[in-house]
Amino acid sequence: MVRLIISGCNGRMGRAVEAICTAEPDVEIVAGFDLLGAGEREFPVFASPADFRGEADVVVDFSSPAALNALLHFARSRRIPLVLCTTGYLPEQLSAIDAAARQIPIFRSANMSFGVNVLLDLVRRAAAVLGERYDVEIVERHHNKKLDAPSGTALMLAEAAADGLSDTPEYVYERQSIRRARQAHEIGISSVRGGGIVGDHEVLFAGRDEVIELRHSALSREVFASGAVKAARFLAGIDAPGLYSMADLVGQFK
Ligand SMILES: NC(=O)C1=CN([C@@H]2O[C@H](COP(=O)(O)OP(=O)(O)OC[C@H]3O[C@@H](n4cnc5c(N)ncnc54)[C@H](OP(=O)(O)O)[C@@H]3O)[C@@H](O)[C@H]2O)C=CC1
Ligand SMILES: O=C(O)C1=N[C@H](C(=O)O)C[C@H](O)C1
Repeated sequence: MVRLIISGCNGRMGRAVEAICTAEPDVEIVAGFDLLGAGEREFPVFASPADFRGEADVVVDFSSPAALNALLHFARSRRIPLVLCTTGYLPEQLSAIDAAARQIPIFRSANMSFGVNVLLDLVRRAAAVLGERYDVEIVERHHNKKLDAPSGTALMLAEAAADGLSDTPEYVYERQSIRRARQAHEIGISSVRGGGIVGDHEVLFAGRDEVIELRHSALSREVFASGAVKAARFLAGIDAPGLYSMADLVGQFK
C-alpha cells in the first residue's frame, strides 16, 4: 500500500488526484495539505505540513511555489519522497529543489502527461533536423484561473527545441515593446488564457515556404493526475536520493 499525501488538496488538481487515488486499490490518501482546512473530506487536511504527525510514503504536490519551503523542510526532516508538479518556480527555488534532491528522492515535471513527454522528444528531433532555417514559436493556451505564465510545459518545450539547435536561443515572451524583425536565434513563447482550456501546447517550425506544427491538447485533468499517481508509486519504491523526471517513468505508461 502506498500512503500518499496530497499537497494543494483543495485545488483543481488536488481533487483530480483524489479521484484517481480512490479508484486505485494500492493507494491510500493519509492526509492533505492546503491553505484552508476543507470541510467534508475523507482524510485530514493540514494548513502546515509540520502539523502532520502520521506516517506517509510520498507527497504529491499541485499547489503553488509559495508552498515549496515548508514542503522541502517537511520532506527532508521526515525523509519522505516528493513528487513536485507545481509550476512557476523561481530560479533560486529550482536550486533549492536540486539541493534537497541530494538528500531525498524528488520527482519533478511541469507536465505529468505521457503525451507531452513524447512531444518533447519530437520537438527536440524536429529542431535538430530543421535547424535555424525554421523559426520556432511556442503557443500555450490555458484556463482563465492559471496564475503563472508562460506555462512550465512551454518552458520545457523551449528547452527541448534549444537542445536540438546549434545556437543558444533567446526566449522572447512579448513583441509589443520590441521594434525589430524577428531574429533567427529567437524562440517565441506566447500565452493565451481563457475559459476552461485544460492545457494546450503548440510548437510551430515556420520556414520560408512551409510551416510544421506539433501540438498536444489535454482533454481532462485526469491525464496529469494519473501521471502523478504513477510517479508517486514509482518514487515510493525508491530509496536513493536524486532528482527524477518523466524520463524515468516512461515504462510505466505501457
Ligand atoms: N505538472 C503538471 O502536470 C501540472 C501542473 N499543474 C500546476 O499545479 C499547480 C496547481 O494547479 P491547480 O490545481 O490548477 O491550482 P489551484 O489553484 O486549483 O490549486 C492549488 C491549491 O493549492 C493551494 N495553495 C496555494 N498556496 C499554498 C501554500 N502556500 N500551501 C499550501 N497550499 C497552497 C491553493 O489554495 P488557495 O486556493 O486558497 O490559494 C489551492 O487549493 C499550478 O502550479 C499548476 O501550474 C497543473 C496541472 C498539471
Ligand atoms: O496550470 C495548469 O492547469 C497546467 N499547468 C502546467 C504547466 O504550467 O505547464 C501543465 C498543464 O498544461 C496544466
